[in-house]
Amino acid sequence: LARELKLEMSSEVYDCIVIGAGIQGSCTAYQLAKNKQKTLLLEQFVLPHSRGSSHGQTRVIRKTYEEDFYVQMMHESYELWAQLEREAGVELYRRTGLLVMGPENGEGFSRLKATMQRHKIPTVFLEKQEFSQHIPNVNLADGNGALIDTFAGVLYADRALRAVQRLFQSCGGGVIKDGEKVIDIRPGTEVTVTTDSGVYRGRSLVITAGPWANTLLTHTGLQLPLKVVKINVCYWKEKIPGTYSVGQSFPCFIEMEPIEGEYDIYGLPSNEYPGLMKVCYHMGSETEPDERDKQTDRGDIDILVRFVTRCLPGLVPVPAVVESCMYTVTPDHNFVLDSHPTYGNIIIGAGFSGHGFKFGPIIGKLLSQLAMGQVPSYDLSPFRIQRFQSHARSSL
Ligand SMILES: Cc1cc2nc3c(=O)[nH]c(=O)nc-3n(C[C@H](O)[C@H](O)[C@H](O)COP(=O)(O)OP(=O)(O)OC[C@H]3O[C@@H](n4cnc5c(N)ncnc54)[C@H](O)[C@@H]3O)c2cc1C
Ligand SMILES: O=C(O)[C@@H]1CCCCN1
Repeated sequence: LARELKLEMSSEVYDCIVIGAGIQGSCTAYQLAKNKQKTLLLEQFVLPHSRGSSHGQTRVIRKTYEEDFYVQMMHESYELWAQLEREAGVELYRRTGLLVMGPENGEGFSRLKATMQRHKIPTVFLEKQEFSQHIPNVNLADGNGALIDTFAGVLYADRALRAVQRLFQSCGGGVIKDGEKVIDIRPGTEVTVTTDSGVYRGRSLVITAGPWANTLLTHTGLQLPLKVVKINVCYWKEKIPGTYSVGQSFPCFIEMEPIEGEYDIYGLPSNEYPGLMKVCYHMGSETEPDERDKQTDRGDIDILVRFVTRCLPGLVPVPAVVESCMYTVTPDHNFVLDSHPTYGNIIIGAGFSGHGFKFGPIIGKLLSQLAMGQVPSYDLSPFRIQRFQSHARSSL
């Protein structure tokens, strides 16, 4: 009886319910509340938590993308991050620059260079002979070229997430309920969302559930071709503390792989843990989000040990600290930002494929526009569900 009473339906109808208080759901909820939408943000875990994709202290922010649409979105995203810094009164971005190393004549590296030039993004192209003068303590592999995106840097991720959630709650109409797992969704002109302790109704629903996207989408008869992988977040000890630190103006870096020009290995200057530099492999092994640590594959760490030994001689080539995070990856590594194919008032933000944090504020704006029935301010065709066609299964 107690349970039935607790699960009694709240009489309130929200303009929008957002499921998942990672960076994407939190930014979306904030945008909605700013637009005077009565908004409920539901999160399964007690906040803050480290079980999804948005925890940890740092993320890379950059415009260094091959695709024009990402570069265009990043122009505005930088502005929106700066606006958030002003609104929250905290520093969220630190400029460090981003060093990209990749096969000099490879297609990926050439396309990247061309995009940077086309968009007039402040970039320094480093010749092999001058490399070590600018970037000491890094060995550039034979055949690799190097460039620096000078406005790239670090976002303080945990701090950003807290700031956005606080701003959301300080808007009239912004409510967070954490420690409430959504267990059912009933589509309709008013969507009914049941958690393990309540029932809520919203005129629209945004699903930003990170690695759990498909679990929730089951209730709506849709499955997306998403792969959840566990990333071993490795920190490496500096032989001489400070060698690769933000204080010494050491940049973030990305090393592109020789064959396809995909991003392969990346690093951030030592900062959050003094004396330790974060260097990770941009791939991992598949995992169940609720059983993340059952995945114990460390093949990525072997690759990193070889890389650190070869390229970063100032680091001890054994990870000192290993943390965990998950990517939710689409087949083309582009995001999903779209309405549900059957229910127009259910909006999906998913598949951020290990590079979505920096877009948080702009994704929040786009998903809120979709939820309010407005025309989104960017062409969302690269992000449509329809592109999967043969993959996306409708079980309706
Ligand atoms: C190691 C690592 C490094 C990265 N580096 C970068 C980088 O340098 N730059 C960059 O831009 N991006 C980076 N990313 C990617 C970026 O962090 C993610 O794209 C982003 O955090 C995804 O956010 P999200 O809100 O979609 O997911 P999440 O943060 O996972 O949020 C989803 C939330 O939904 C909740 N939820 C799920 N199911 C339910 C339910 N049934 N009921 C209630 N709540 C539910 C979850 O608990 C979770 O809190 C990195 C990611 C990782 C893992
Ligand atoms: O989004 C980013 O900028 C980083 C780059 C390398 C891979 C992980 N994500």
